Amino acid sequence: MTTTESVRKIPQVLTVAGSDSGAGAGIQADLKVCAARGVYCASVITAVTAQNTRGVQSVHLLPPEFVSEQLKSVLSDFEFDVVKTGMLPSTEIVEVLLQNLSDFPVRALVVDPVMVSTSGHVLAGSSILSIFRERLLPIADIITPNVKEASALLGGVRIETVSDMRSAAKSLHEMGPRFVLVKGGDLPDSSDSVDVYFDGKEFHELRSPRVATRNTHGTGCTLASCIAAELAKGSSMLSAVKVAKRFVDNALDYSKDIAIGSGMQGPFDHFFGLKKDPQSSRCSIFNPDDLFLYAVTDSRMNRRWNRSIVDAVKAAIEGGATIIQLREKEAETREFLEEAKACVDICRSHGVSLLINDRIDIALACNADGVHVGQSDMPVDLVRCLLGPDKIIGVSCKTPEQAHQAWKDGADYIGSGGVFPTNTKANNRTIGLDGLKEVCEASKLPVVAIGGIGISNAESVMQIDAPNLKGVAVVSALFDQDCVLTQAKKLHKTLKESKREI
Ligand SMILES: Nc1ncnc2c1ncn2[C@@H]1O[C@H](COP(=O)(O)OP(=O)(O)O)[C@@H](O)[C@H]1O
Ligand SMILES: Cc1ncc(COP(=O)(O)O)c(N)n1
Ligand SMILES: [Mg+2]
Repeated sequence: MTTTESVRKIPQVLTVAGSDSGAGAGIQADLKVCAARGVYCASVITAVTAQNTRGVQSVHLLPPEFVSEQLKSVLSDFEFDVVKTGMLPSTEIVEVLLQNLSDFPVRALVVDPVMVSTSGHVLAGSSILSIFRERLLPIADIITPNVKEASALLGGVRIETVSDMRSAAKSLHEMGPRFVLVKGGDLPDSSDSVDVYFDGKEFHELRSPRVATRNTHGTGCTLASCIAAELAKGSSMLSAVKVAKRFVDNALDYSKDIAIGSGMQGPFDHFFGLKKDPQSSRCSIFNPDDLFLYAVTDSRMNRRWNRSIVDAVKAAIEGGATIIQLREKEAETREFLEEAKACVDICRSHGVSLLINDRIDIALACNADGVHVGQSDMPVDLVRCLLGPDKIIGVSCKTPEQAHQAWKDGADYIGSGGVFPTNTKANNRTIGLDGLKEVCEASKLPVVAIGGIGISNAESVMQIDAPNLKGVAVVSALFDQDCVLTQAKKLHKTLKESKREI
């Protein structure tokens, strides 16, 4: 990293927990939750479980010395905002955790006192109760026991109602944690899933209708990690807990009908992505060679030649267009969306990417492959945030400075021009072949040339001798023509020949 680049502090959580081979709970859930909530998460493993959707078959504890090695390694290096604990299966492991936390103090500690899995398997026996009560709970910012764990920590009191949960939260608060959340996911006979939050003065009941599903494995780990993630981002405790409860609830609801594993405790989907049609998402990353013959639509031209945008796109692809951009400056949103959806289907069936000019909302709504934006449209770093890492982003650039910025902001390619004068775009400064060459030389991204390019001059563009110039983008050369298919074929042939000559 150069000294002139500014650095960004990323919120960071450390989870100290057990591995779940089925990946629904434990360390694996913690990593997924933090990633889903935009927080970096490191992991110290205390135990490895052989576990699936039927239950826990076996548990292997790591030697306390080795848990300590892991803790030292990451605590001495990272600057964690929050440490979250899950399965701490022996007194010795709790000892080494306490020692390391005193050597490397952290801002906040979230303790999920995991003892029994949802399937009823003991993950930490009663031997850990006294060290939990006497030394871990007093330094915790929040503890998140379920009803069974709250009962065990309180010496076996019965917790069967929300009122019992309130009394338990109060008694647990007296053991020293700043906040207590008694979780009611396993409370028998309740149509709502109620958690009781106590801050030492006031109670809050967090309620949500119980989601009818078998996929509840890992709800406890997810809730605690999400609290940790929100705290790391700077939330207050109550707001972190409310966000976490809503996250669990939404994830359970989204995943209620997914089938993973054959047992009674299925995992759920922290990324809200598993149910998406696998065919509808792009499986390969952007290929710069797709810029070779880049067709940009224009509705006025289609109207003039009396054809639909869908027919125009189809003909362009059949003639050899390697990527399509829908550029609609006048269309109503609803109409544009319908056209875009139809074009997505055609492009996908031909394996050609479809980009939308300027309209991020339309690109998201029709699940296009990406967008192309100009210098006065939405800033590219924001577009990347909105579209995520998989979508293609192109940016129009006239200068080396703009090309550098596009690369820094996370674009995939730049479009540079107008190379020649054009009537398609009003008030567009022409940069000429020299300007294009200058931008290509400065650009770390692949470039497609645009502006006034057609069969007669495409060759001169491709011969400017810039390895990152991957192709030409055309509007009227394809669409302001009697036959789009014929023109596309001719242009494709010209480009191929000029490429061979270089
Ligand atoms: N079926 C469900 N519907 C909605 N929320 C649930 C359901 N089961 C658990 N929860 C919520 O998930 C979180 C974890 O609770 P719980 O299952 O009691 O903890 P644990 O997984 O540690 O046993 C709580 O916020 C609880 O209210
Ligand atoms: C390694 C490990 N840690 C924690 C849990 C608790 O799971 P749940 O959140 O479903 O109670 C688990 N089943 N396995
Ligand atoms: Mg549970």
